[in-house]
Amino acid sequence: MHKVLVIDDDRTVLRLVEKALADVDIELFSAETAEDGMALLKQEQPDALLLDIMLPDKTGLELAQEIRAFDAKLPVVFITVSDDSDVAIEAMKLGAYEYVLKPLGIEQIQDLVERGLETRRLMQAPVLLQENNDQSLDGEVLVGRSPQMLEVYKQIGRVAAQDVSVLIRGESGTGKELIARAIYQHSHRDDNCFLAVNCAALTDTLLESELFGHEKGAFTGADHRRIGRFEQCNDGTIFLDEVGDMSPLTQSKVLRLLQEQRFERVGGSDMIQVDVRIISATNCDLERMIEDSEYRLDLFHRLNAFEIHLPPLRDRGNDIQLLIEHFLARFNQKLGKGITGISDEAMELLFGYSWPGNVRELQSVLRKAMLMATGPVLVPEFFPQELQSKKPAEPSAATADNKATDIAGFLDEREAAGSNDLHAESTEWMERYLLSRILQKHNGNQSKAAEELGITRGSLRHKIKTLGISINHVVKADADADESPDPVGEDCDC
Ligand SMILES: Nc1ncnc2c1ncn2[C@@H]1O[C@H](COP(=O)(O)OP(=O)(O)OP(=O)(O)O)[C@@H](O)[C@H]1O
Repeated sequence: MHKVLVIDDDRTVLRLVEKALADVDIELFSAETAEDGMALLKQEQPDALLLDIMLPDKTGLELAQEIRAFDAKLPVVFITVSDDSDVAIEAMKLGAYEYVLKPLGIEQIQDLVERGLETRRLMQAPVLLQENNDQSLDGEVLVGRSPQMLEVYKQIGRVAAQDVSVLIRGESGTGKELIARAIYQHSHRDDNCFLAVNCAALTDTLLESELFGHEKGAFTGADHRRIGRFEQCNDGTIFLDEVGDMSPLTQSKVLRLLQEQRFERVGGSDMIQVDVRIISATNCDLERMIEDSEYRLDLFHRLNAFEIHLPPLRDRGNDIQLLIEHFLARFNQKLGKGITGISDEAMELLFGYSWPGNVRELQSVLRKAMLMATGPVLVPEFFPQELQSKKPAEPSAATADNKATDIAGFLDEREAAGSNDLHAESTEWMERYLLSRILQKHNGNQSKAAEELGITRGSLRHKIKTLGISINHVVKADADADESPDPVGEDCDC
């Protein structure tokens, strides 16, 4: 269970945080003074901290300095009543994760804590390279011992300690984020922060502001100065995921940062000097984008001082067997299941499929099969249509729709299985149904689907990936001649 600590002498803040986190699996601790807070922090070692900037015995900034010496990777959210931008900058330099003004809202607290915990996970959970037979369930294991993956591990070893930019390439779901974290954890910057920014999940203006920060009044809605991730992550490592999805303006700013290690906040004129290592990832054909003048050649060269190519799962030989064993063990533990094996017929299906969505798709298929399973062995009926036909499933609207809309059936099944995560499971189920339906309606056109859903295209792509939605039958509806299925959720416009 995650632990969150609040250090604030304002009891209304504590009550609000208690309310905001009442329904989540988080253990909350609180202190009203810096001294008590520090003692509690050392004792409980929380995963995130909400810290008042004005405490009775010390300022929050002074306390943050002590905390940084104790645990430099703890995401600290500063809470304050004053909109003093100097204090905000100082706080961010001290490694604050966020800086927020009172009064706080419930949703704001939930969002801050959720993001803080995710950042903690990215920095803290070790990524272990599985070069031997270990099936350790601690941390995250990069499973695979195929020659292709051993080559990847060697490359991580070669480049991690060199302070150069690394570009990780590979199809969606091949494990690019895990590789980025492994490089960071083996680098000499591992004592400093690691922040991940998904370039596709934000609009152009928001991405620029997220990376470089902005001055008050820089654009509509910029009502105070904001420190960007590069400034916040000075001396650390930034992971730019989906780096092919940056506007020309952001590309030029990132290029300048890579060349000169300096930049200006949006709407500002002060030059800010930073020392940040960039690890980026993409599944876009950047060479083609360069030819089409959509991507800067000079930026491409700067980003890939060293390039790591992650092979698709279908080219990793027997790794699929290791991954299946790994996910069975993991989900048995997580879902409280007792699956002991997979029937020969089902195994044939898993080995015969081409896994266009790679490890993420395998993980999602196994998880769903385990949720559906009624006995200790996984048999073919628990696996989706795509696997049975080895080709992407044709839209069989009637059966798919019947199954997809049967929320009562799903809930019966989960209740019978003794789920204690019903809210998350059914929300995910509903979101998957909604997105699939709207994408289908628009023949896989993500821009149109995003418009109807009222979310950004980047956010839609992000959800398609995280939910493991297979949209190949939608986007390939008029491309029967193509034998190779599209990766899950990878009809990248770039
Ligand atoms: N070799 C591996 N061993 C164990 N788990 C893996 C491996 N590769 C990927 N995964 C898991 O698969 C999922 C997808 O991995 P990840 O997010 O790193 O992929 P990605 O290539 O960054 O995807 P995208 O391009 O869509 O962002 C994650 O849950 C990750 O933990």
